[in-house]
Amino acid sequence: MRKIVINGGKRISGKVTVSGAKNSVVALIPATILANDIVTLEGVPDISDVTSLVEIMEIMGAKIERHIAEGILIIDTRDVKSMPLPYGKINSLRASYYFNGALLGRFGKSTVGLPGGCDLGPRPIDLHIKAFEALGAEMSFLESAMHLESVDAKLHGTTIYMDMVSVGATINTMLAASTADGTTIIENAAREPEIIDVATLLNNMGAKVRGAGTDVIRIQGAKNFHGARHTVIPDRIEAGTYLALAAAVGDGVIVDNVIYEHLESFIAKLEEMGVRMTIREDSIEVHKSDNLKAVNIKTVPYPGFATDLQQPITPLLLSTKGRGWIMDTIYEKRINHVPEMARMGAKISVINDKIVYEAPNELVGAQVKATDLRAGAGLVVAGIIAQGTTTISNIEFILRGYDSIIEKMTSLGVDIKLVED
Ligand SMILES: CC(=O)N[C@H]1[C@@H](OP(=O)(O)OP(=O)(O)OC[C@H]2O[C@@H](n3ccc(=O)[nH]c3=O)[C@H](O)[C@@H]2O)O[C@H](CO)[C@@H](O)[C@@H]1O
Ligand SMILES: C=C(OP(=O)(O)O)C(=O)O
Repeated sequence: MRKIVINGGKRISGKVTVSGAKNSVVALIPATILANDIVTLEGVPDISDVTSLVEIMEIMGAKIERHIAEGILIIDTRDVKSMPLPYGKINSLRASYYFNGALLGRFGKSTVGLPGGCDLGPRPIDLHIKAFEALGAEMSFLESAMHLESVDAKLHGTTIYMDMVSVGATINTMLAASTADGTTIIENAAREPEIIDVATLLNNMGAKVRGAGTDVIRIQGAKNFHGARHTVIPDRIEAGTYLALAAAVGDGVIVDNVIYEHLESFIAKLEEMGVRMTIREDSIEVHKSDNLKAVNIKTVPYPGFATDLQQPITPLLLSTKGRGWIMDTIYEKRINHVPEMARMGAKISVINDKIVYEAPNELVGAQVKATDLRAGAGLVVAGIIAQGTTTISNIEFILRGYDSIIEKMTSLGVDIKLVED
């Protein structure tokens, strides 16, 4: 079993470059199925979710060239078949649900096992199914996998109101509706930057998606799909993780390849705490920041504070002064980092699904467990702040979403290594 070992308590400085966004690329890869041609993706992060999706795509017949160091994926989907994908890697990540939308869009049918992903409490996919059904697909179960098939060989455009703002259901509906007869209107759509990124690729492949990034998306069904070249947007969650770390223990850190507008609510919180930053066109420099004050955080859909950043920012909150709380309104059970950070000496607890903390804290190294991806990232940040040695187990979660985390942290001066146990 692999572990991450950190000798913490040291200041850091330097420059770190953010990779392509996990939550974009995991949708862009399945989206290439619609091209029925060759699609080149650039800025692809070296994360295990990408490896899993590449494996699944190859099982389906895609021919893929992966140039890891260059961040390039060349995907030829001409020989892809809609075959049953009940088990295996499908259950190792959340984004496998995008195969439903992409296969339905190209072949009118899909058989895909239930998605995995981080355990953040219940993560139903009822909105995805409702949208596929509204477009004219029927759902049944085949070998414990979800089978979807369009009733009359074609999906039909319609108006779909999303009961909740859902990233996955919005993108999945875009994928399936791209080839439907007529126009589909998604109301109460999610507005995350990753949705715009997927719409951009779809349009470059021949789709007609308008309004992505607003809460009403119109998709006019199209027929002539083709290859394209696309660069993945920078990962705003990875960027936020390094910004939080830099604010806690940085003596001047530049976080490069950042789209500031994607991080506005996060930056606003850092400013409220008193973090000193210089914002440039593509980068944010975090200056040495002292006497930070405790703040409260409520996670909400984009453009509000991202749920995926509440765990990575927690160690920074613990380094401030005062009392505060975190309320995650997207996943109220996204609290598994709390007992682990408490083991490192943090004054933090959960009261009625609200995380409450008191600061400052003198964190001390401990043996802790990454219970999920962002909890793991939070523990890496906590381990760097803490005095002494922190050993993190279950690091497979972290490697799902953080490209070259050991190398990037080392370049900032962190004493960190990955060890085989
Ligand atoms: C691969 C990917 O992009 N993952 C992201 C995506 O997950 P994911 O797409 O799974 O998250 P959603 O935006 O769909 O979930 C938002 C909320 O809606 C609920 N819901 C969702 C779908 C559904 O059919 N029924 C339902 O009730 C969820 O339980 C959750 O409370 O957005 C989340 C919210 O920003 C992020 O934390 C994840 O990192
Ligand atoms: C929860 C996350 O990922 P997933 O939806 O892929 O489990 C995340 O990226 O923080």
